[in-house]
Amino acid sequence: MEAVDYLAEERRKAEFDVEEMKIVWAGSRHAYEISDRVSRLVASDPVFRKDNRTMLSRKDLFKDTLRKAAHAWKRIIELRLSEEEAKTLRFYVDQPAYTDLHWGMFIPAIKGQGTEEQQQKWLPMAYKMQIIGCYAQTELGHGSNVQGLETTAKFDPQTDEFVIHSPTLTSSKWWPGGLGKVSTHAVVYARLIIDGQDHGVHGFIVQLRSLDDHSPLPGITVGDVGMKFGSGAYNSMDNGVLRFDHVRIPRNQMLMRVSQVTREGKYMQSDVPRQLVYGTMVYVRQTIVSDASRALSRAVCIATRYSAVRRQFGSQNGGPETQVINYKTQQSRLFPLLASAYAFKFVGEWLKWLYADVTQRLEANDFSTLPEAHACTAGLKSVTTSATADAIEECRKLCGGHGYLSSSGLPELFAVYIPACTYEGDNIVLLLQVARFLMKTVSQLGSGKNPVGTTAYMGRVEHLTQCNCEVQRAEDWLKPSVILEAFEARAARMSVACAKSLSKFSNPEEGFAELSADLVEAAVAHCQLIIVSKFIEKLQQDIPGKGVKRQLETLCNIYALYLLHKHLGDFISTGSISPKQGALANEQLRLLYSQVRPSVIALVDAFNYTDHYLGSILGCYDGNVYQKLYDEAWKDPLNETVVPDGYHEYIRPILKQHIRNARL
Ligand SMILES: CC/C=C\C/C=C\C/C=C\C/C=C\C/C=C\C/C=C\CC/C=C/C(=O)SCCNC(=O)CCNC(=O)[C@H](O)C(C)(C)COP(=O)(O)OP(=O)(O)OC[C@H]1O[C@@H](n2cnc3c(N)ncnc32)[C@H](O)[C@@H]1OP(=O)(O)O
Ligand SMILES: Cc1cc2nc3c(=O)[nH]c(=O)nc-3n(C[C@H](O)[C@H](O)[C@H](O)COP(=O)(O)OP(=O)(O)OC[C@H]3O[C@@H](n4cnc5c(N)ncnc54)[C@H](O)[C@@H]3O)c2cc1C
Repeated sequence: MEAVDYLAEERRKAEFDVEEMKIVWAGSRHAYEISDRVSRLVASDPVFRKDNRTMLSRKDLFKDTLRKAAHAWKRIIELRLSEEEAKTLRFYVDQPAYTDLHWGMFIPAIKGQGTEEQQQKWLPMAYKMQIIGCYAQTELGHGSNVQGLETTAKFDPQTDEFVIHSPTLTSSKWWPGGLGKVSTHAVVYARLIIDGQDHGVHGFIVQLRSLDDHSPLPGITVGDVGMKFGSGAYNSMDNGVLRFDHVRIPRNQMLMRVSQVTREGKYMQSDVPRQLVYGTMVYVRQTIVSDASRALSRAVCIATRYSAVRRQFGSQNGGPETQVINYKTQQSRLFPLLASAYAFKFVGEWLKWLYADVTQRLEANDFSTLPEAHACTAGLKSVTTSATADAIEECRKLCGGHGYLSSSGLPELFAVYIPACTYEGDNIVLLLQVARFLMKTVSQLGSGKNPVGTTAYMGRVEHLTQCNCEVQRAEDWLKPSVILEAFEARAARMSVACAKSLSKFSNPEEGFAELSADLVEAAVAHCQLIIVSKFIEKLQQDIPGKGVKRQLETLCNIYALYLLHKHLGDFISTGSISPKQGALANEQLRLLYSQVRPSVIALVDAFNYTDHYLGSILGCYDGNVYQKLYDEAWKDPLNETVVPDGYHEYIRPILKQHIRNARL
């Protein structure tokens, strides 16, 4: 059989309606239609070509990015694309650019932290891209510790201005995307100083470059921070460095929704909580969870299709060898990642809803759900990005040697994705925020304040710390109530154990620091419970299409039991399940792998990714891997000449040295 036929045969085996699954994956029929149309539009446009990206020099890559961003903007206007269509276009263009920060952080920062008046002044210019902005928070010396930022904004009552200044080397802004070469403006985070008094970190709109000739304005030193990990990848972004030398801005350019400075230099705070200064990060963390499902599904699609095409060993009587996807080890590494892609998709959808809900409440001055929104966005951002980064590397290994080729698409996907574990909050720092939230929740149990939302299960802490898992046979692990209780018991017991250990310290902060590794594990358990429970909730909805719900149930069980197997130590040491029940879960997991096996190619087809978007020879739809790999090799610049440059200088003299030696 030709390699090209393997995937067609696989598609015939699917046990569900793949067209209906595409709609579930997209979120709705409307979203599916947009995604399908826009992905084809991008794939057929020569300007969006990206197959040569990893070969470009930094300068050429950056110019290519500018060209793509300008072309994308032109198409958005010409085709009158809606916001949803424009975001979809950005997703399929698949090249990080300054526009991500303009639309994704600069505009949201003004919307979330600016007054009505400030929004009316700045947003129309930003929406038309008459100004281009970035989010300048992090400095050379401080990223995680936002309260440690050193840039100052001193109020000058004589001129009614703020003077923005970088007092030290470590106060240089460092990292902001879009800052290095493009942004004309930035939301700059700086310490507000009035009459010598420090009022902490606030956001200010600062113009950086001339709107006439793009040169930096007086007092501003700005540039790019330099090459980053990998070829292509995030190097399309101009992450920047910025210093201020007493730069003056009008008083009304401080973002004043949370606190205000009057003409007289009086500092005033609204009823709005101070934490809203961090609101843009909450927004972006929420979007990063959905991005995780995209990156993960892309890697999984490549590894799954290739695993069905690739054959090694097991030929009988001259017949074909075994498809590597049929090895149980390959399945136990790959299928949980497929299940995780679906799990992250659904938790991402839920988080979007949660964020919309908290935004609506904030507008009505109801701040009660802000701490939970912060904990959920921080925790889920952390857990999904860490899992996705690991999974992309696992997918590379699942593709054997060919996975290491740039043309597999996996090295660049890994390089572009891994900073997600760091930006928008280092993943460990964010889990510690979740842990603080959990410890607060535990400390309030019994105070009459019932935990709600994602911590509602803590309200049943007495039951959860004593209950015995009811599993007796492997198939008992298929009951959603059993899975849920095991995850709840594990999370509750880990949090309660941390709280008990903390209570032994006379200084709680010292205790928190000492126990931080355990606290991070408790936070992970809580976040995994959220993901599992949102998957189970999704299955309670009406899901049309032959076999679609059944496949999703299988994936949900795989995801939960894979986590249980991976973290067996937690489940057993907390007494949430017994070792025997752990073994039964593993037995059930093996059966689930066999059950999902016939449908896996259709399950990755349901992502509806074009070959252009996948950017991988190993993952191409037709599975014609070998021919394409062979053809691709000859396109490498090294193969432009048969004899390489440098032969005469460096190879020939070595080869000929025996002649010289013989003459000696
Ligand atoms: C039309 C469209 C056209 C085209 C489309 C084109 C483009 C595409 C559009 C969109 C793309 C969308 C999105 C993509 C955008 C960007 C993504 C891509 C790249 C990423 C770029 C990266 C940017 C960055 O990295 S920005 C910098 C991020 N920095 C951090 O995350 C720093 C992390 N540190 C912190 O967050 C904090 O300092 C801290 C760790 C939380 C500690 O803070 P602090 O010391 O002040 O706090 P305490 O621990 O003492 O806590 C005090 C108190 O506050 C609570 N708290 C903390 N944080 C928050 C919060 N965020 N919200 C609410 N509450 C918070 C905390 O719990 C404590 O509460 P209690 O007192 O009650 O305990
Ligand atoms: C590609 C990329 C794009 C970025 N874009 C932007 C941008 O547009 N705008 C912007 O303002 N910033 C941006 N950043 C900066 C980013 O937000 C920070 O790098 C990030 O928040 C991490 O902070 P840090 O670099 O200070 O890490 P550090 O805090 O120095 O982390 C170093 C190590 O210390 C550990 N650590 C730190 N604090 C604690 C603690 N309290 N307890 C335990 N461990 C701890 C961390 O886990 C980590 O292992 C970007 C960064 C990258 C890599």
